[in-house]
Amino acid sequence: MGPRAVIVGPPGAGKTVVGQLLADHLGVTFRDTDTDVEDLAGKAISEIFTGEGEQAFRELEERAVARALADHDGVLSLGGGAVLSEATRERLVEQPVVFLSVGISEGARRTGLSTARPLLAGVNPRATFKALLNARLPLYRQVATCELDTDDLEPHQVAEHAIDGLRTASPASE
Ligand SMILES: Nc1ncnc2c1ncn2[C@@H]1O[C@H](COP(=O)(O)OP(=O)(O)OP(=O)(O)O)[C@@H](O)[C@H]1O
Ligand SMILES: O=C(O)C1=C[C@@H](O)[C@@H](O)[C@H](O)C1
Ligand SMILES: [Mg+2]
Repeated sequence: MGPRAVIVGPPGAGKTVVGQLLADHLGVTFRDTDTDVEDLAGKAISEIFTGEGEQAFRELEERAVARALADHDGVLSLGGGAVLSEATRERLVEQPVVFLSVGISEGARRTGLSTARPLLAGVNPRATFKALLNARLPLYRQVATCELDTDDLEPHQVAEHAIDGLRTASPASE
């Protein structure tokens, strides 16, 4: 049996916060592959990016996602860029996948105060965020069975909508 729900979306969409709330609602455990990667590597994601680079991080992430999809039966949040891996996208076929979307302004606001996101640590985080959203939107949509715009919702409201979305979800496209 796979996860009850898999959550994808860009940084700041609320995958971690909403994933935990959704797990509480459903009475299941929560797991976040970003934490799994840090446990595997024995260091913070920002240190992996700085020390070994993004490609090394993506390889660790792909393994962590495969493992979590195989043995976690609660709510599973993936790292924001996990869908960049074709192997991961294939593993998500027939899984209940919730895509949490966030607009550029709100996403930049939510992530703006944190230095823990290496991909957004450059000189113009807003432009980086915009490019990231444009590049990844089709990939999030490819794997999602349900999409929720989180811009005007509090995290607990997003979790409630996710429960409805999971109930009425349509299968992801190939
Ligand atoms: N719907 C929301 N409304 C207001 N604030 C939110 C909402 N969702 C998340 N946040 C806030 O935005 C920040 C980022 O949320 P969170 O860490 O859950 O994002 P994430 O999708 O897991 O990001 P990452 O990909 O970097 O792990 C947190 O401070 C969180 O409290
Ligand atoms: O969007 C991304 O590529 C990332 C999001 C985070 O969840 C982490 O997985 C990491 O910071 C990379
Ligand atoms: Mg997170």
